[in-house]
Amino acid sequence: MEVTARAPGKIILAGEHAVVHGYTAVASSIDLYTVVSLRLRSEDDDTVKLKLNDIGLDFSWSVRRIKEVLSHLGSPFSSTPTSCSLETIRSLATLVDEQSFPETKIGLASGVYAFLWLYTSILGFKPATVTVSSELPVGAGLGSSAAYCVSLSAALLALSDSVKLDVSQKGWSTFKETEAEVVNKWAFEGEKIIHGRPSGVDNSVSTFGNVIKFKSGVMTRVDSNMPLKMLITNTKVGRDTKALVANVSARKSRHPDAMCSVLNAIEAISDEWSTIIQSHAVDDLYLSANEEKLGELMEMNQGLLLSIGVSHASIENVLQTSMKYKLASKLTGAGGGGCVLTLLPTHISGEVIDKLVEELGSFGFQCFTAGIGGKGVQISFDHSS
Ligand SMILES: Nc1ncnc2c1ncn2[C@@H]1O[C@H](COP(=O)(O)OP(=O)(O)O)[C@@H](O)[C@H]1O
Ligand SMILES: C[C@@](O)(CCOP(=O)(O)O)CC(=O)O
Ligand SMILES: [Mg+2]
Repeated sequence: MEVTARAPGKIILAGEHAVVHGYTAVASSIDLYTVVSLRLRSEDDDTVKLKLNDIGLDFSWSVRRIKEVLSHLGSPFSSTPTSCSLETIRSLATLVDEQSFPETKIGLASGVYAFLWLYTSILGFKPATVTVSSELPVGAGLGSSAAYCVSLSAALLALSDSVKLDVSQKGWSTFKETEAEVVNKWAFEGEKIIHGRPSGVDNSVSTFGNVIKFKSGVMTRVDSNMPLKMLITNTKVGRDTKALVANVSARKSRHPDAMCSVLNAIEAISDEWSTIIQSHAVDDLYLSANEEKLGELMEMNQGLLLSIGVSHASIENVLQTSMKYKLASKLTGAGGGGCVLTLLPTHISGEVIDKLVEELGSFGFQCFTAGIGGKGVQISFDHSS
């Protein structure tokens, strides 16, 4: 039997980085997905194959070798969500090194460690083929790491003994709340391997979908009543969430009081965001007043992100360009490059958007829009294979 899981990426509307330190963020799922298909192989086959289509890497391990490398660590590991120890990561790195991981792609290795940890913990040592492909740019602030961990966890759990699902269902189906919570917890463990110190906002919004508020590990659903449209500009400047999060923490230890004030200000912005999008627009005037407020909040949030050291010349370029069209923007995700959001108010003309997209494109940036606030992780069973 084959199972396919798909998990959405996200945009952080307000509060990235602050959320790592226990302050509120507001995030929404977007309709771009990472898709994982998992097929169990026959027991006498003895191989685990991982195909990472987006980064062009394929791996193949014998189950015997995986057992050999991990057995001294007490594997099979606990099938309830557990953190991967540093010692285990070192052993997983041995398994990855044996596959001659290309030096130029070494930054992507932690994603393979996360796969091995989730696979060996959730599925034990069953031979399998796992294929990953994504509509999300990898490492650009749209939560590809979380969508990867959520879709992997969902597919693995769907074929494990720890979650009981109705496999007769046709088409995409969602998990029950308690099952989704298990998926989310495992995905968080995977995110820890990739990010170092994730807040949990990305895996939560990818698991549960829609718009959420997140603070100190606690998620609250936000009932958004505003039609939100964002232009997403990928600067294509590569960056690494783990390094940016670590830099912010270092700045916080150097300037605790100043950073605390900045992070508090970001939290106030997140709180205002969630109040505004929950309010019902009584007429067009009210809606445009709210859109103006959101634009101002984005400008303030961006200024504060600059002050904590996570902006970048490419991001500033997008801000200045959109400002020429009187449109507000902010980076989304970890910053340092990656993607920028520009709020597109409901009254804006298609011509203005086209001009902006053309100008941004002339710098080599890539612009697109995505549906905001759709469903979280889903699975689908294929009985023919
Ligand atoms: N489709 C994918 N295939 C392989 N690895 C992936 C994929 N998506 C995410 N990853 C892993 O996630 C990492 C990127 O995560 P991160 O730096 O947090 O950026 P973001 O989550 O904003 O895209 C990659 O280095 C890789 O390890
Ligand atoms: C910077 C941060 O707030 C968001 C990171 O998102 P992304 O990996 O850049 O998509 C980190 C986190 O919340 O774990
Ligand atoms: Mg990430």
